Amino acid sequence: MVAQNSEDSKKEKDNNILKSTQEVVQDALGRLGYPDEAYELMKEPVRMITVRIPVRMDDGKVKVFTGYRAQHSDAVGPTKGGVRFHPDVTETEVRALSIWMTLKSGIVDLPYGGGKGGIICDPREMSFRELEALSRGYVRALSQVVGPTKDIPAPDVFTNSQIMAWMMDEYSRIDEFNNPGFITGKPIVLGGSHGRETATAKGVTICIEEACKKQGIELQGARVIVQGFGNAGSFLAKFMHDMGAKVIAISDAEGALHDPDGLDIEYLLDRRDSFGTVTNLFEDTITNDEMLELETDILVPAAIQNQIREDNAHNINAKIVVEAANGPTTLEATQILTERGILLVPDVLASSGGVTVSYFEWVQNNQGYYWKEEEVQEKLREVLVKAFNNVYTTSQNRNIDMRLAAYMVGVRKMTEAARFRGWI
Ligand SMILES: NC(=O)C1=CN([C@@H]2O[C@H](COP(=O)(O)OP(=O)(O)OC[C@H]3O[C@@H](n4cnc5c(N)ncnc54)[C@H](O)[C@@H]3O)[C@@H](O)[C@H]2O)C=CC1
Ligand SMILES: O=C(O)CCC(=O)C(=O)O
Repeated sequence: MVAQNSEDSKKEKDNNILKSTQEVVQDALGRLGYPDEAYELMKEPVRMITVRIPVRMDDGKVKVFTGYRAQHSDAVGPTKGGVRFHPDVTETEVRALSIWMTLKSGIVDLPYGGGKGGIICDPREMSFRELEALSRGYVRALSQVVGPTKDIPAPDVFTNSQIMAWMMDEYSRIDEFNNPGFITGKPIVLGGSHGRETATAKGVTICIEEACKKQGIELQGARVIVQGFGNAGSFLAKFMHDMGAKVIAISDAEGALHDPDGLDIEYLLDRRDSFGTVTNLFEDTITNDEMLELETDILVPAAIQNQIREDNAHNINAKIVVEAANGPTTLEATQILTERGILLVPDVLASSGGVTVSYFEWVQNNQGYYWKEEEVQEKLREVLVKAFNNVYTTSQNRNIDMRLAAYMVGVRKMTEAARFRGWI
C-alpha cells in the first residue's frame, strides 16, 4: 500500500512537472507572438519509444526492464540528451525532460533538438555485468531510431562514462564500424572530450559568477550549499571551494552534512562512492529538507526534481538559487522565490554546460580532430556567458523571472526552424 501511494505521488509530481513545463512554453511562445500551432507542436515529443529489455541476472533468472526514449523535436537537427538509470523513472518525467533539452539547445544555440531517455532500474543494486547487459540491451532495442545524425544520448543520473562506452560499443557493432559520434560523455580514450566530465558543474559555476556580479555578491567567502554530490554536485562543490567560497553544506540521497565554518571538500570527494554517496560515512547528519532551509548566499540544487516547492519556498534562506539539477523548483515555488527577491537561475540555462561540451565532443568525433582542455573551457565560457546575459537581459527588459525569460530564448530556435520547414 505504501509503495502504491509513493508511486502514485511520484506520478502526480511528474504530471505536474510536465503540465508546468507546457504552461511556461505556451506563455513564452505567446509572448513572442507565435501562433497556437507552435505550441501544439512543442507541447509533446514528436516520438516516444518504450522498450522492454530482458537481462539475465547473476542469479540465473531473466529480469525484464522497461526503458524510454523521448525525441522531442527534430526541427533543428538530431535530438540530444542524457539517459538516466533510476528506480523512479517514469514516461512522463522523460517526456518533460526531453522538452527541457530542446530549450537548453535553443538557449546555448546548438544545432540539436531535445531528447531524453531513462530505464527503470536501481544500478546501486546491480553488478557490473548486469549493468553492461542492460546498457547494451537498451541500445539494441533503440538502434533503429538513434545514431549520430538522429538522436545522440549522453550521461544523466546514475549513468557515467563506462555506461556510455558499453552503449557506444554496442552501437558500433550493430552499425559495423567504430562510431564514437553516436553518444557523448565517453571515456577520453574512446573519443570523449576533455572537460565533459566537469562540464555541467563548470557551466553552473559560470552562471554563479555571472549571477553574483548582477547581485553584487563577492564569491570569495560566500556561503554555498549544494544538494547532491554526484557528477554535477561534487565538481561544483570543488569549483566553489577552489574559488574561495565556503561550502557549508552538501547532501546526497541518504542525508546532508553541515558545517558553518566550511566542509572539507577534498576529503568528501575522496570518500564519495561512484553513485555520489558520502554522508553515510558520518553520524552527525541533517536531512535534505533541513539543509535546503539553512541560511546561505548561494543554494544549488544538484540532485533531483521537486525539491523547492510551495510548502518550503517561503523558508529558503538564500540570495541566489542556481538550478544544476533538472526541475528542482516547482512553478509555484519559482513565483514565491521571485516575489521574495531571490534570483533564480533556471535549470535550462544553468545546467546547459553538459550538453554544450557534449556538442563539442560530437563535433570532435565528426571531424576526427581533438581539442585541448583549454580550448574546450574557453569555448564553454564564451557560450555560457553569452547565454546567461541573453536570458538575464530578456528578464530585465520584460520584467519577468529568469525561468520565463529562458523559455522565451529557448523556444525561438525550434519554432523558427519549424516555420522555415513549413511545419507551422
Ligand atoms: N550529468 C550531467 O551531465 C547533467 C546532469 N544534470 C542534472 O543534474 C542532476 C544530478 O545529475 P548527476 O550529478 O549527473 O547525477 P549523479 O547520479 O552523478 O548524482 C546524483 C546525486 O543526487 C543524489 N540524490 C539522488 N536522490 C536524491 C534525493 N532524493 N535527495 C537528495 N539527493 C539525492 C545522489 O545521492 C547523488 O549524490 C540531475 O537532475 C540531472 O538531470 C543536468 C545536466 C547535465
Ligand atoms: O550531454 C548531453 O547531451 C545531455 C545532458 C543532459 O541530459 C541534460 O542536460 O539534462
